[in-house]
Amino acid sequence: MSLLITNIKQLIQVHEHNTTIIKGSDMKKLPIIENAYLYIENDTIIEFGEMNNCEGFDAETIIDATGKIVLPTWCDSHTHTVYAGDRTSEFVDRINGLSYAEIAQKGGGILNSAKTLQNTSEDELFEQSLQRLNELIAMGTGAVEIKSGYGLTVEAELKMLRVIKRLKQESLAKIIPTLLAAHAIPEEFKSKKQDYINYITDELIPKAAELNITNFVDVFCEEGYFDINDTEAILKAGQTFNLQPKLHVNQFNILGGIALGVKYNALSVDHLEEINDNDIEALKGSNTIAVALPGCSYFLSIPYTQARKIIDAGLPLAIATDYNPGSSPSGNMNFIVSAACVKLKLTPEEAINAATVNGAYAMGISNMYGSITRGKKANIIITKPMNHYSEIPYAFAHNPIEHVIINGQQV
Ligand SMILES: N=CN[C@@H](CCC(=O)O)C(=O)O
Ligand SMILES: [Zn+2]
Repeated sequence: MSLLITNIKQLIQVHEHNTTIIKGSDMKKLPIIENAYLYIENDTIIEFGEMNNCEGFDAETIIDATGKIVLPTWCDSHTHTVYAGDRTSEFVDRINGLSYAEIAQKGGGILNSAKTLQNTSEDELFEQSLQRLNELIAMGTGAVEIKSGYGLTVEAELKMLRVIKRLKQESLAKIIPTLLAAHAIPEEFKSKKQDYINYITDELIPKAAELNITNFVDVFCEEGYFDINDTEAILKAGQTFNLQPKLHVNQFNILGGIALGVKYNALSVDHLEEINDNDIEALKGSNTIAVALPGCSYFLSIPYTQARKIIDAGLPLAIATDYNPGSSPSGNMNFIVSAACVKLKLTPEEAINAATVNGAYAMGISNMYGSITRGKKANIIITKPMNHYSEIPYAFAHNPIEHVIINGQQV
């Protein structure tokens, strides 16, 4: 199977040498070839260059991309795409004045989603999730992290992980599963939180590790959820099964979760709507990437991550959707790239770097995904006709995509 894309107006995020992370001021650079071609065999990028050098390819399929932009598919490194039902009634409650915290205190929020998920069959959960996954792929995402975390019991968490595994088997997209071991404290454990921590460390983590489908462990380190000691106990338990942290930290309060994540070699620390100088210092010199989730800030009307502070300190940044029923019910990375420009004050180049190479880094897959590089996976977006790639974030809430190609196949 071979595919040649010709007359590409701008081929963007092109790297001769494999690039696996882009930091600080380098995020302002986005390598481009104007009037380019791209040649793919099976699931792999084989060659690219200027159109006047496009010779000697005997491709089975040719796509003429005159007037169009070609770029790597989005790498969405933080989602909760597997969930059951929705939380539209809480959405209306918030419009009418209740806060996210007040809704959670009344037994809504994550506990509400957990109850629905526990009462949903595995097949039904799979069908609902597959539909969401297919929608986000059609919007240009080719690699996506999916967390468990709406189970809150061993049985329901394993059900979520099996559904993620099935999605992984049945979808063309690259799926990275994460065990979100500690997302909320169930009602029956409210007055005995330590028992729940023990349940997570002694039962959930070992049983989840037995399934052998995830390399990552996540904790919602936040007031009213899991404090810094709880988080450390869970990370230690994860470490014994080689689970690397990817953490929910600093969404509403600064508890020191970023420094703790760095201490445990977290791949990413995500949310960061609240961030101080100590957090920035903790990230410097580490292998941990900050992930901003502007869809959550938009939907909950909470502060946006101070992305400039992070990038201007020389650090790398990724952006992701946080697709979930409570705080960000959208898996549209095009909107996230736009929100990163408008609200986080990223340039289009920085936003695209954050959503491609750095998103892939935040899933541990940037050696094979996130850029147009020979030998990398052929995961490609072809846009509708446009004059410049900046139109992708500029025309917010508009669908810029004409074709999505994953593993060399048009979806
Ligand atoms: N903050 C924790 N977890 C999710 C939201 C969970 C929910 O409200 O269902 C998040 O990343 O925003
Ligand atoms: Zn999340």
